[in-house]
Amino acid sequence: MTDYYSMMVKLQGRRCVVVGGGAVAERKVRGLIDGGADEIIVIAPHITEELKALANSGCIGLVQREYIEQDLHEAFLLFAATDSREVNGRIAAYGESRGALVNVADVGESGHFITPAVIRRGELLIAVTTGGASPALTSLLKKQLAGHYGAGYKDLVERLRLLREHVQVEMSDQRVRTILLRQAAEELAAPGAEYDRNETINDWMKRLQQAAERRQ
Ligand SMILES: C[C@@]1(CC(=O)O)c2cc3[nH]c(cc4nc(cc5[nH]c(cc(n2)[C@H]1CCC(=O)O)[C@@](C)(CC(=O)O)[C@@H]5CCC(=O)O)C(CC(=O)O)=C4CCC(=O)O)c(CCC(=O)O)c3CC(=O)O
Ligand SMILES: NC(=O)C1=CN([C@@H]2O[C@H](COP(=O)(O)OP(=O)(O)OC[C@H]3O[C@@H](n4cnc5c(N)ncnc54)[C@H](O)[C@@H]3O)[C@@H](O)[C@H]2O)C=CC1
Repeated sequence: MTDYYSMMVKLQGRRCVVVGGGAVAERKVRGLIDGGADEIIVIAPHITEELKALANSGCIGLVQREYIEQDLHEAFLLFAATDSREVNGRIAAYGESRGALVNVADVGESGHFITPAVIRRGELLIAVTTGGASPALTSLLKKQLAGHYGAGYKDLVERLRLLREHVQVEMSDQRVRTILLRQAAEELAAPGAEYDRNETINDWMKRLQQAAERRQ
């Protein structure tokens, strides 16, 4: 068992190299695109149709042959996702020697990082992992959570962002800001909660402020 640290990483302008072009590589590439990576190179002799389509539309670069070490230079993230344990091991060792962070598809814990299952609702991101114990459970829990945290969370999070930005400008007392923002999150995330789309952010802030004052 390995302990992992979780973090959110900006990948814009960082080279991400995926070696392998099968179903696993394809899933990693989709995750990279969703995560904002804009410099993705896939290297493999056999490539899925979806990866070909992504290359044709300019989303990724494709090198259709077996990888050579030069392909791994300058990689920030490196995915060893071929169907050969030996090849994946060599990719991981060489990538590490060049300073890349490596993900290994067939022996997860031999790499630097593993990929969680991810649900995105606008700026809300829910990540699930079992640390390699059971990817099947990870995938199952993701589906359950996706049902619970539906598409509506996108607008909800956006509205909370706008309120928070407004409150940070309008209210100087940090303690009051915290109380108000916690209350706002509770209000929107309550089961079955609906919000009045016509209420402006400023009116919302005032209403929460008055409610907080009444409670004091
Ligand atoms: C360690 C890790 C390394 C990494 O890939 O980063 C890893 C490793 C391995 N996966 C294997 C198998 C499966 N992987 C999946 C699915 C996913 N695997 C993902 C991540 C991870 N997989 C990392 C751990 C994350 C964690 O534990 O939480 C997900 C979450 C994200 C993603 O792929 O991006 C994605 C779901 C995405 C989604 O649902 O959205 C399924 C499910 C299915 O296909 O239905 C199966 C079959 C069922 C099973 O085995 O449980 C095997 C054995 C291969 C073999 O048998 O040969 C290995 C090798 C090993 O065990 O080391
Ligand atoms: N981490 C995960 O989530 C999972 C990992 N796996 C593991 O990942 C491996 C890959 O799975 P799939 O994508 O389904 O396999 P696949 O057989 O569909 O694809 C393998 C790919 O590796 C490429 N390849 C082989 N040798 C290469 C080389 N020297 N240079 C460049 N590319 C090379 C092939 O051309 C092909 O595109 C499996 O063998 C399995 O061990 C399997 C399921 C889930």
